[in-house]
Amino acid sequence: MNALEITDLSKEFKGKRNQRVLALDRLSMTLNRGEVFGFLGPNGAGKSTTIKCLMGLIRPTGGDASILGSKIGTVESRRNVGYLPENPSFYDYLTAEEYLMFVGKMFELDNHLLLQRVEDTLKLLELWDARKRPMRGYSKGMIQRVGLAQVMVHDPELYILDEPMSGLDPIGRALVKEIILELRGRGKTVFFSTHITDDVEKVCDRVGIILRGELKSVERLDTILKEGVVGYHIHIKKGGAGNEIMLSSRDGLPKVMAEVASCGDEITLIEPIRKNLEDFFLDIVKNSKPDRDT
Ligand SMILES: Nc1ncnc2c1ncn2[C@@H]1O[C@H](COP(=O)(O)OP(=O)(O)OP(=O)(O)O)[C@@H](O)[C@H]1O
Repeated sequence: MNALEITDLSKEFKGKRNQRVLALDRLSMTLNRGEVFGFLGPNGAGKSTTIKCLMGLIRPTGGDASILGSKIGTVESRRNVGYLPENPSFYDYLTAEEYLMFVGKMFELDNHLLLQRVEDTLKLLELWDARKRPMRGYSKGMIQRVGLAQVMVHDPELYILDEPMSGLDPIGRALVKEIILELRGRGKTVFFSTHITDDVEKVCDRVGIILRGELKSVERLDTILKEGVVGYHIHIKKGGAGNEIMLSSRDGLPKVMAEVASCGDEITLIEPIRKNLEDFFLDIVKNSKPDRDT
């Protein structure tokens, strides 16, 4: 059973003056269990709309999807999912500890297990010292970490995170990436949206690129990076001196190596020159003509 199965999912909104906005256009994809999937797209691309449809917060106008085998919109489909909304807001008169207890009870955790999970989660998210303070006094970064804590407290199989790194400082971002990797290490599945390529490059197995409601590409990250090799820097020892040549294509390497060898010189290092995920993403954006405002 896949973690997610999405088939032709579409969502049309009625915008200003009854203008129709096709926020999602027949999106289809599957998410394997145990993988970390980065859902990458610029502002207004349709990431939150997709996630809200999956979580049953809005109804798709076309297509369908299932989560861990259960149809979206059902209680069953949400039971084993941790969901972080894009801009989480909480009952701010509660403390983080009280709030996590409340969430755990909603997921019907037994009391003993719940107390342990709340403690572990607060410590993991570095909220332990603040656990008795009402959340209204928390910083933005702390609120975002409470958001992640409430996602994790019932230890679900699947994590659906809408921009989990947004609003965090570099330390907070590093912590979230560490947590995502730790979840993957425990065989969990993570689907998270972002518009920052670097976030994806650090933690994802696969990346999907969404643009103006259309899924433009789904690819393994290692394939993108491997196929992104556009040339090489070749370091050569010539007599006593060092020399460097740049080869700006992937193809000519054997020929250059043979030529260097025939001159009796020695290759000391070959460094691939590669496009990174950001270049790949920008190429897709450039090659896709805008057909409507977002
Ligand atoms: N309730 C709504 N009514 C009308 N249009 C909407 C509504 N919600 C979203 N849209 C439109 O749908 C499109 C996709 O929006 P969505 O919020 O899914 O994008 P996003 O990729 O999550 O962007 P961001 O990174 O800015 O959050 C945008 O054009 C947006 O203006």
